[in-house]
Amino acid sequence: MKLLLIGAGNMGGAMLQGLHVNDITVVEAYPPRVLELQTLYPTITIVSEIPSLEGYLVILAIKPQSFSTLHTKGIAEGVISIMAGVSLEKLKSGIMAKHYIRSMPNMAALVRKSATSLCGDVALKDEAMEVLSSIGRCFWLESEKELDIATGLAGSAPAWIALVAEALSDGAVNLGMKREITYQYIATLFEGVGEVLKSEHPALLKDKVMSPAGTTAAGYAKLEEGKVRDSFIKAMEASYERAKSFSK
Ligand SMILES: NC(=O)C1=CN([C@@H]2O[C@H](COP(=O)(O)OP(=O)(O)OC[C@H]3O[C@@H](n4cnc5c(N)ncnc54)[C@H](O)[C@@H]3O)[C@@H](O)[C@H]2O)C=CC1
Ligand SMILES: O=C(O)[C@@H]1CCC=N1
Repeated sequence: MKLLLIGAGNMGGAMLQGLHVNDITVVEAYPPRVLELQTLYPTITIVSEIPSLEGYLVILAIKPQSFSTLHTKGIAEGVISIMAGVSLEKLKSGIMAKHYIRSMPNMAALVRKSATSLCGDVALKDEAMEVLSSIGRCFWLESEKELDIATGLAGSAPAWIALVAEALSDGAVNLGMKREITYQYIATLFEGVGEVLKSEHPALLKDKVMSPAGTTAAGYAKLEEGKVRDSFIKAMEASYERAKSFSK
């Protein structure tokens, strides 16, 4: 099916890394961004006005706050919205389509390794999963509540993990290591630990690393003192509440 990507900013643009192999038209309203996209993807049709939606599978990648001002014509074959928190009910009141899906990709789409959540009309499930598999791994969820939770877990978490990466670097730099080499370590570290976590339970990995009266235990105690686990639980709650507020 023909794809129509509406909004190719940070996330829509990242998704294009995988989506560009499809028959895809991009609608982008911000002229400087159009120029960037034309350089990156010279063969893709990029327009500034939204065409009739007839015959398209639309991927809606504008900000939730812009949704109320969106004007479209025609009935799309399907809509996949990646807008955080915008419910299926709200989506149906703002854009016409035969079927609707909510999705939550993440910035790892830049390297086609997004952990992408989907929920909505089962009639569109297979096609949506196939399209979004081009940007990484897809997870079908049974409810919008889970999608709103996954918004923190996968959509926002790249920023939180980037904070952890930067904080680890700051700690090493504080002790005298050169900044640049710390980021190379951290990228290798995250890649390696991510690979291990595919088959190892996080708690068991932690136990294997932490020696009695060792260096890891000394650092772990400080992380507990700083309420790192509690902070992540609260971050997830705040993200979930913010997502829900976008449909009020
Ligand atoms: N940034 C991220 O990591 C993630 C973002 N999302 C969701 O993706 C959506 C987009 O977020 P970002 O890409 O970060 O925002 P952004 O502001 O970078 O991109 C939005 C783009 O849409 C364009 N746009 C706005 N109205 C338009 C219209 N009527 N027609 C055509 N283009 C239009 C803007 O010019 C802009 O380039 C949001 O709803 C967000 O919740 C979801 C997962 C992760
Ligand atoms: O911060 C946001 O609202 C978007 C949704 C998930 C990641 N970025």
